[in-house]
Amino acid sequence: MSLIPVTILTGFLGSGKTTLLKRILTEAHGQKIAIIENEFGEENIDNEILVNDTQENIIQMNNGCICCSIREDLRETLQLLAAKKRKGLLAFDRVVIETTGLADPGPVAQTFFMDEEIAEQYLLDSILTLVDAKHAQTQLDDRQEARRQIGFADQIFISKTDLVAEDEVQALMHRLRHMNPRAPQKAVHFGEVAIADVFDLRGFNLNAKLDIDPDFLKADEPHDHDHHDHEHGEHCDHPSHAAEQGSHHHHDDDVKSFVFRSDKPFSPAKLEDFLGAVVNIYGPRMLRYKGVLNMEGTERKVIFQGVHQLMGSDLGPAWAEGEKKTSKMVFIGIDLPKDIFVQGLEQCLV
Ligand SMILES: Nc1nc2c(ncn2[C@@H]2O[C@H](COP(=O)(O)OP(=O)(O)OP(=O)(O)O)[C@@H](O)[C@H]2O)c(=O)[nH]1
Repeated sequence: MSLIPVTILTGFLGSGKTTLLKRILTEAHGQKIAIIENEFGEENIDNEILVNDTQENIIQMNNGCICCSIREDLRETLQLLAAKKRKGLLAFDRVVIETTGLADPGPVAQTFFMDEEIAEQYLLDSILTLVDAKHAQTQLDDRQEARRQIGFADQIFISKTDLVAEDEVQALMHRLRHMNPRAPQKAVHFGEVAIADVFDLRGFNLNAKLDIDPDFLKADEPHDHDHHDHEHGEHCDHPSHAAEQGSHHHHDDDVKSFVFRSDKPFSPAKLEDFLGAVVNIYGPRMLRYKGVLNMEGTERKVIFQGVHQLMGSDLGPAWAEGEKKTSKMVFIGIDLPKDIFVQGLEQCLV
């Protein structure tokens, strides 16, 4: 049986991974894609953003990060998918794994080499890395995960070039080329790419990856499956465990997330004022925020999201018959004062 190609889609928080994926899914290409989604924070907001009426299979893995705490779950999910395909229970041609914005793609890629059963069934086609032209320079300065994502890329897509001047794009491309001379770079506008630029790149080159990470094929301790459970308790406190209390990701202890939920509708004007004010103050520390909102004056869901000071919203699908109109918002940032956010948001409810 031929091997199932796998694409790892990575890129820092808010870099445009879901936008690109959505675009790929809506493009008529006649391929069936199984998607493994790993989000930071336990809310499935990306599911609301991704098209739901396609034939694609979307599997959410939100109780941890696939590059560490739930790597074993990733392995099991891949096994299960392959078994279902073999038995004719599920039809798909390829798998796309969308990592969280804070994931190190290295350990995810490792799964396809270290694990014999997985290696017998899957072929890692390539690692695609999205880079946010507006925020990448700071992200690369500040965050090790962002640098690793560039290092591991087989193909780099630069999003949001519409938000910056051409010379800034050029400077970014120059920097990325220094970090990873092998990966071709391409600007993408809201995920607009040709399927040929995304699939069957056969970009994954083990030797090149060993240059970046000489220990690539060693079962390094924190990522070792067997040690998982207690490693976890000692070193990390992932969103799944403590999203409500302000959790953090073990890659970077200062990155925390919290969730706000309410069944009452938001007043659009109040919410806009409040968010405008908080991004002014905390924007530089607000790495990523998104939500599905129940907004006064519309029967449709409002999908709201942002990165640092830049935020936007869209009308999503209508609330389904009988569906509880609960607003959910996730904030991921550095030392964000959860109480101020929660109290402020409560004040914006009708
Ligand atoms: N201006 C502009 N905005 C973009 C572009 N691509 C994506 N965006 C916006 O950037 C925001 C983040 O995009 P997503 O696709 O959700 O990013 P992501 O990488 O999936 O985010 P996380 O998984 O939450 O880290 C959304 O508001 C998108 O509409 C682009 O080319 N230009």
